[in-house]
Amino acid sequence: MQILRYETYKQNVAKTEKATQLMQQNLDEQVLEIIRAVQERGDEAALTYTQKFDKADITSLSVSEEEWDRAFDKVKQEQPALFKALTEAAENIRQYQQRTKEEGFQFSPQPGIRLGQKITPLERVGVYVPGGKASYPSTVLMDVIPAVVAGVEQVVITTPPRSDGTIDSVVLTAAKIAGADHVYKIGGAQAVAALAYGTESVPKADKIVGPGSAFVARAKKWVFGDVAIDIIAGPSEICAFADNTVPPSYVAADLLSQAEHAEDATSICVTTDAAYAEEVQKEVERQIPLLERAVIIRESIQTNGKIIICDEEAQAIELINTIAPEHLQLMGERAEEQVEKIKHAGAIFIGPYSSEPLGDYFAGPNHTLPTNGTARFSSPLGVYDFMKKSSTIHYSKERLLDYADTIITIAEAEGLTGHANAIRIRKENNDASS
Ligand SMILES: NC(=O)c1ccc[n+]([C@@H]2O[C@H](COP(=O)([O-])OP(=O)(O)OC[C@H]3O[C@@H](n4cnc5c(N)ncnc54)[C@H](O)[C@@H]3O)[C@@H](O)[C@H]2O)c1
Ligand SMILES: N[C@H](CO)Cc1c[nH]c[nH+]1
Ligand SMILES: [Zn+2]
Repeated sequence: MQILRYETYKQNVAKTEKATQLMQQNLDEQVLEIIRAVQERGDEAALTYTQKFDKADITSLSVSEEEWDRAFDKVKQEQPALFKALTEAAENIRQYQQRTKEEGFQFSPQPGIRLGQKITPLERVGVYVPGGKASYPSTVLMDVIPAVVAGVEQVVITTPPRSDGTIDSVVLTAAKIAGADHVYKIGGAQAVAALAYGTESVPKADKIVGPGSAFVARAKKWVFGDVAIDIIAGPSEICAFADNTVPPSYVAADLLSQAEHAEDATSICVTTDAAYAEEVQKEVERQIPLLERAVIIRESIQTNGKIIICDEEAQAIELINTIAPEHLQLMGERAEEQVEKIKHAGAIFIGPYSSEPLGDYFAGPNHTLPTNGTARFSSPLGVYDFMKKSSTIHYSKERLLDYADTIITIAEAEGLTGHANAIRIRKENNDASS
C-alpha cells in the first residue's frame, strides 16, 4: 500500500480523474447496446445477456413462490443463527428508518388560507442487489426496508443468478424478511433496463435504487429521466483518519474490509504521523495473505490503496472533505471534535470501535451510500428516497378576491393574459353579484 505525502497525492488525483473519464466512454457503448436490446426485445434479450455475462441458462427471469419459500424455510431451519442475525439487523434498520420518515404539514398564514405539503409513497420500486463478486443479503435489507417503511405498494428485487440459475437462499430469505414482493434473476445493465422500461416478466418501476458494478451505475445514469434513480452507489470506499492511539491492526483490517468488495474498491488511510503510516502499511501487508479474498484485495490495494500523510489535522480534514468518502472512520482520540468539521461523507463512524462492517450489517443507518465524491451533494438511501411531495393550496373566496389584483399584475407582466383572466373572471363574477 503506497504511502504518499499530501502534496504528492493531490497531484496524482488529477491524473486518475482523467483516466476514469476515458474508461467510461468505452463502458457507455456497451451499456447503451444492452439497454437498447432489452428495450426492443424484452425478456429474450435479458435472457441472452444473462447467459452471456452470468453463464446461467435459464428460461424464466422470475423466482417462483415455491423456490422462494423453499429457500426461506431452508435458511430458517439449517442456519438459525444467521436467520436470527438477519432478523435482528432488519429490526435495527426498520427502527432507524422509521425515524427518517417525514410527515407532511399544513399551516394557515392567514384566516381563509391553508398551505401544505402532502407526502405520498412511490407505487413501484425496483431494488438492484449486486451479485457478481459477492452475495449481498445485507443490501437486500438495507434497500428494501426503507421502501416498505415508506409504504411503497410494489417492491421488486433484481439480482444476477449464479451459473446454475439459482439465487443465493440467504438473499431470498433476506428479501422475505425485508418484505419484498418479488425477485427476478437478472443483473447488470440488463436489469436496470428491464426495470426502467419493463419486459414481459419484469414490471416497469417508477424508481430504481441500489448499488452495483460500473455496468449498473452507468446504466442507471442512462435511464435516468425515463425513471427515477437514487444515487450512483458504485465501488465501495473507505477513508480512515487515525493517530497512534489506534492499533494499526484495526485500521488495516477496516481498510481491507472494503478492499475485499472488488478490485475497484478504494481504501485510504489519512494520518499526520509518518511513523504511524509505516506501521499501518506493515499491518496491511501482514493481513492481506491471511484473508480469503486476498487476490481481489491485493489488486484493490495496489491500484486504489493509499496512506496519505498530512502536515496537520486541518489539512487532513480539508483532504477528507475533498475526497468526500462513502465511509469515513474517525478513529483517533480527537474523533468527537473532528465530526463537526466534516462536511462531506456518506457515513461517519466515530471512535476506534465503530468499525465499518458494523454499519454494513447491523447498526441501522443505510449502507447504500454516495460514492466517488458524490457525498458532496447526495445522502444515504432512506425512506425519503421512496416518497414524493405534492404542495397543497387552499384560498377561500374572500382571500382570493383580496389578492386578485396583485396576481393579475404579475400575470400581465409575464404577458400571460389567460392566467390573469382565470383570476379576473372570479373577481368580476363577484363584483356583478354584489
Ligand atoms: N455502495 C454500496 O452500498 C454497495 C453495496 C454492495 C456492493 N457495492 C459495490 O457494488 C459492486 C458490485 O459489483 P459486482 O460485480 O459484484 O456485482 P453486480 O451485480 O453489480 O455486477 C455484476 C453484473 O454485471 C454484469 N457484467 C459483468 N461483466 C460484464 C461485461 N463485461 N459487460 C456487461 N455486463 C457485465 C453482469 O450482468 C453481472 O451479473 C462492487 O463494486 C461493490 O463494491 C456497493
Ligand atoms: N460496504 C458496502 C457498501 O459500500 C456494503 C456491504 C454489503 N455487505 C458488506 N458490505
Ligand atoms: Zn462492505
